[in-house]
Order: sequence, then C-alpha cells, then structure tokens
Amino acid sequence: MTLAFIGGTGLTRMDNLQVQDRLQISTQWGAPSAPVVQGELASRPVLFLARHGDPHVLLPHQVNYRANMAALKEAGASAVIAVNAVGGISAHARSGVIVSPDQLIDYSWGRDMTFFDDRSGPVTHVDFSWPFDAALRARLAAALDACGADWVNGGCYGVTQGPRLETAAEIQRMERDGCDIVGMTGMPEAVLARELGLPYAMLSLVVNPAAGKSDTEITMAEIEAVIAAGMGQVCAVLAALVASD
Ligand SMILES: CSC[C@H]1O[C@H](OP(=O)(O)O)[C@H](O)[C@@H]1O
Ligand code: HPA
Repeated sequence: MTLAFIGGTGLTRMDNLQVQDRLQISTQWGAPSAPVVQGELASRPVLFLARHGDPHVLLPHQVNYRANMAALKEAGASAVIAVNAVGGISAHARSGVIVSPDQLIDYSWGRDMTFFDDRSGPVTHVDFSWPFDAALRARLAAALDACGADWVNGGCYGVTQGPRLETAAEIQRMERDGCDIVGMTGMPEAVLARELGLPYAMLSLVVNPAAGKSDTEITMAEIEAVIAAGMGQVCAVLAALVASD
C-alpha cells in the first residue's frame, strides 16, 4: 500500500519526509497544484502533494482537484489522507484539537466535481453515503491514540466556497445542519477520491473558532500560531500511521 498525503494550509512541506523525487505529472484534467513528492516516511514509501501549491498560492476554489487526485493515482497512491486546517463549530472542536470527520456537507459551488462528465462513458453515480473510508479511519484512530493526540473521533465537515470566511449567521445555519467543523477544500476532493476508488480520510486541525464562536475577529496570526503549535503532531501521526502498515 502506498499512502498519499495531501497537505493543506500550514502543510506545504512535510519536515519528517525524506524526499526522493518530485514527479512532474500532467493529467488529462491539467496540472496538479505542485509536483507529486515521492519519498519515505518511517522507512515506508509515501507520496505527498501540496494542495495549494508549493509555495502556497492557490485559493481553495482555484485548486484543480481533478488533476491533483488523478496525479496521485497515476503516481501509485492506493489510499489518501487529506490534512486540513478548519474552523471549530461544535464546542468540542476547540483550537488545537484534531478531528477525524466521518461525514461532510458540501456548500461549495461551481467546482469541477466529477471525472464522469465527458458524455463518452456510461452515466455514473457513485455511492457517497459514507464519504470517509472506515478502515483508513480506524488506522488513523490508532495512530492518533499512539501519539497521545487530543482528538475527536467523528464529526461533520462543512465545505464552504471561500476564500472569505463565513458570516456568523452562516455558521449558525451550518451548526443547525449538523456541521462540527468548517473548511473550504473537502469537496470535491473527497468525492473524486471515491470516483477513483481511492480510500480517503481526513485529519483536520482546528485552527480557530468559526465565525461568531468567539468574541474576537478571526486573524491569520491566530491561525498561524495554532498551525505552528499543532502541525508537527499531525506529521507525527502520519508517520505512526505508515509505520503501522
Ligand atoms: C483561514 S485559512 C483557510 C484555508 O485553510 C484551509 O485550507 P486546507 O483545507 O487546504 O487546509 C481552508 O480550507 C482554507 O483553504
Ligand atoms: O473558519 C474557517 N472557515 C473556513 N475554512 C477555514 N479554514 C480554517 N479556518 C476556517
């Protein structure tokens, strides 16, 4: 099994990854955000892709999710762990906590969200009742526990369009809908993985209280501080995960 990691905001490069090659892959859907990094983590072969480019230049709606997922598949990925920075909606989704969501709701729009839209093949509707792979999430849970992480097993990730953050009313609506955390990149990434038959799970680091959930303005400085404190542990969890293979 070759695990692929997609690094998001705060994880453009993985410090604990031994880089062997940077694969320039072009796909029929265009170029991925960055070269696919081929390397070793805990002495196991892994792949890594910077979702927003390296350096981080792409906004969430500018990411070519189809090219990213197709490039990982072509590079030999057999499963994908996506790392995300998210805002916390539920009380237990405090800043610094890691969430492994088990559901999502998609509020994004206008993104290329399927590989099956060229009209040459059969009409395809994939099952997406459970967007995250249960076996991969179980392995992730063991790695999170082994690392002593402060983490939450399950929850609903709401995907907004961005790049602006949400209004307090939008977050209240998302809370009524059942969202626990909010980010801008979970879709169409998750469904494209499903269409390619790639097991997919997320590791979401809560980096701020979502809009209206604290008395203060959400600042990039606050977000960067939480990322600086927490992304090292996320990388350690990924190493523990591959070591368990
Ligand atoms: C205020 S930071 C917003 C930015 O961070 C998240 O990125 P990612 O999911 O790639 O970690 C969020 O989705 C936004 O793109
Ligand atoms: O509050 C947020 N909203 C949407 N995406 C995010 N990514 C980090 N924090 C947030």
